[in-house]
Amino acid sequence: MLSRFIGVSATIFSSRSGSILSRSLYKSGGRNHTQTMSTGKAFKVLITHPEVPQEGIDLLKENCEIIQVQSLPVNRAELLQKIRGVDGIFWGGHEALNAEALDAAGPQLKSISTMSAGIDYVDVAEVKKRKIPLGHTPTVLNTAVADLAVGLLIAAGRRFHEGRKKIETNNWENYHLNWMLGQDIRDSTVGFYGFGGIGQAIAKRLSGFDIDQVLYTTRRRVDKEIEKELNAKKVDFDTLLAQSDFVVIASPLTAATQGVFNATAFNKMKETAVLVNIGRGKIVNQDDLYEALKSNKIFSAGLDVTDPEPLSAKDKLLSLDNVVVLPHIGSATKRTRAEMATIAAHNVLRGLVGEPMLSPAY
Ligand SMILES: O=C(O)[C@H](O)CO
Repeated sequence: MLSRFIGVSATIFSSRSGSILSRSLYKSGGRNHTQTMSTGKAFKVLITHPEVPQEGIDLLKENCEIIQVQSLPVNRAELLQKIRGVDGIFWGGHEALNAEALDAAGPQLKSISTMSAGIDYVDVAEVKKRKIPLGHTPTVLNTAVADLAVGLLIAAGRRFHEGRKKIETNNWENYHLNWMLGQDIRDSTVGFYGFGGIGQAIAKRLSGFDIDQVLYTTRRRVDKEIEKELNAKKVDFDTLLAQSDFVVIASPLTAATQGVFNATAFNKMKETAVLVNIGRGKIVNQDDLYEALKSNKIFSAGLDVTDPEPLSAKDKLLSLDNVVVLPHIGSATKRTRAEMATIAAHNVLRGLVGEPMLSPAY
């Protein structure tokens, strides 16, 4: 995917980010700006996290003076102190990006990018109000998150967590013929709540598992070509719940999606259904999910996201056999994180010179 981005932008970036700045400044400002750029330090950019992949930092460093938050976990006071007077922000973590931070930065702020697809921790209205371009990094993480989603779907459907516990507690009872039976993926209906790039990447992977059909619930219908390729059909939410053997939440968290998976929804699902959530924890009412799993209203769940995060080690969800929980690691591969950092850095650089971002968030 990154190569696609870079491919698209190659004519603008050539091989190094510097060219976009120089060229844009030629366009917008003439000789003086170009000379400023030749110093390579025309802009001051804050990186809000000490562990941003070097690929992103190197791109920014070519043209900008870099200030970086050093504390870990990120200390808000340090962030708010370092943010003062910067031209651009590479928002590396998931701390609240809100009016407080924007006010602390000041009116010269020209460009922000997160290093995430989801931007539920950003007060987008506040950013928009100040007319600051905001970028994020969808797409490059689609494959990593999709791989993990397939893993969760199999792990939850085939009872990996429970199986491990059986071994640990000396309860290996395979003398029973019907011991630890799980759900088949073959010939199943997989329903997607949210069917953007990540959902489609999951469906594409699952087509290799001989599934019967894909259903999806979204506001807008996806391309007919994509529907055809993935054997996918748009349905309403109730149909999705009633007919799916696997329900995959692959939607962003918004006011409209918050808490949608509640007791009412679980009551409409098959008792054999497996729920997978790689979107955001708050899309699910977690107390209701706990009850649904405990009373076997649904078969199992595989979750990469929870509410809250981090999930307490004492959370009642963890007492259940039929849930596989991961600590939000969907995009956590070295390559994906490096690509996210690269896209975010390009977003910031483009915003600084008034060019359209590679992946604008609004
Ligand atoms: O939104 C994202 O980028 C992923 O969930 C990882 O944070």
